[in-house]
Amino acid sequence: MNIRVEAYANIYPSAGTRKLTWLFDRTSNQPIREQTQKALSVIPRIETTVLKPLVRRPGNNPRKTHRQPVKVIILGQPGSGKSSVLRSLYLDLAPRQFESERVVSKTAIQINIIDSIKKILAVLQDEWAAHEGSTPLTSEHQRLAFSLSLVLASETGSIQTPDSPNSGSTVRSGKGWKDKLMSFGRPTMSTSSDSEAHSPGDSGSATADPSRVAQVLAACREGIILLWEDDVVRRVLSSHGLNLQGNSCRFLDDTARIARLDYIPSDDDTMRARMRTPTPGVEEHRLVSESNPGREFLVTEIHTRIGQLSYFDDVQTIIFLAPLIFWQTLDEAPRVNRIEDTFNMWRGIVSSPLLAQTTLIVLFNKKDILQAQIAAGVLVKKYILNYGDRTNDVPSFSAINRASSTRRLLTCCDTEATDTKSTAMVLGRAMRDQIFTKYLMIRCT
Ligand SMILES: Nc1nc2c(ncn2[C@@H]2O[C@H](COP(=O)(O)OP(=O)(O)OP(=O)(O)O)[C@@H](O)[C@H]2O)c(=O)[nH]1
Ligand SMILES: [Mg+2]
Repeated sequence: MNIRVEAYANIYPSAGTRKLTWLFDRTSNQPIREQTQKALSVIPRIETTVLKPLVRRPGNNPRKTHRQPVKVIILGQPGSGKSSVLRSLYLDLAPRQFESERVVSKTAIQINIIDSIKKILAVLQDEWAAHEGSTPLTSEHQRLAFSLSLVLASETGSIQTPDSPNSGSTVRSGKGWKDKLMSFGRPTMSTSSDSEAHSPGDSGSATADPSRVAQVLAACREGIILLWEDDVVRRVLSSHGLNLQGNSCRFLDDTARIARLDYIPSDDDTMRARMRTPTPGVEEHRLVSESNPGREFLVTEIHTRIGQLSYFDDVQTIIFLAPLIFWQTLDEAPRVNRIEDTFNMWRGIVSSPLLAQTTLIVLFNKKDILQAQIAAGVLVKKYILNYGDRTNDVPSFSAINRASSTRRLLTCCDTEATDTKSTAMVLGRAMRDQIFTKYLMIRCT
């Protein structure tokens, strides 16, 4: 059976964007000579910037290059749909991997909350030890912290409990229950918190007893919520430099939902449990294609604006999210229209020498919301001054966006990222095409 590959490329001089088609033999992965001859004949005329990145080192074995993970970055302003797109990629490329990890991630996520609360209890213990008498923490906090630590630590089965605060004594400073507490749940699976970089499924790390973890967490549920939502506690944690927004605390906000015996991780939970990078603002996911085993994608969702990052080394594909919500401004800059902000980001990408040779997939996302707004009579020209007298409909608006594309190997699609199935199809096709295009070009150079 053959594989048909279609790609768009800018052909010079002046031929504009052309669709190229190749056929590959599925078994050997080799292009079929006669059918591809015509397409190959135009390759030398493709813009050299397209060809350049594909020639990594002269004499490199193209097959070897082909088998390296494809490095993909998902970029877009906050709320543009990056995570939704990532979910679609999982569904398209590795649905079984994702489902099996949903089960495993349950314990990893619950342990993440236990780890977080242990860190918090340890900080509170330090606060009491260092500032006894002057700390803003009350005896109520002390009782709560103590009862939580007791439930967690007693699960080790070997704890020497300190005096109960109910009997009038205070929680002791020093190691004592703190050490016992820290040992609970070890060795564990991990959600790759700050210092770790492996997935929940990594061999050798998944030794915690899932039902015991779930029971302990359920028993601590109310106490954890009380402690975590307490303003005084938060101030104390901040004053001790504990990063409450960091990876290590990222599931605490969802304790009410997660600390239950019947908890099933959502798609979002499963993805967050799998992220691998300690870099703030960056989430890295390794997806192994199930239809083409051996093909790996290293997909990174970046929450920071372009220009602040040196994360683009060696990236092959950027999926850029351009949400079509022309009537909204940015939360962080209420005078800046979202479309304008998106175009500024876009300009940053296409003018960056670092990304000059990266292939680009632009997703004009939230098309369902755009359609609803236009159907409700919202006028584009009221928000986008240079819209002029164009017709106030979806095709005209989309045409403007597409016209802004540059002379680059570029795929543009309108998407509704929350419709994971259709986005998965669009993206899967675009990414597969780009891999084969890349492979073919390497062979031609
Ligand atoms: N109706 C609609 N909602 C969408 C679409 N794409 C994303 N959303 C919603 O928009 C919100 C933000 O989507 P995310 O995928 O979390 O966006 P993000 O870019 O990852 O956001 P940050 O990680 O916070 O920067 C979520 O509530 C999504 O359900 C879309 O095409 N249509
Ligand atoms: Mg996100």
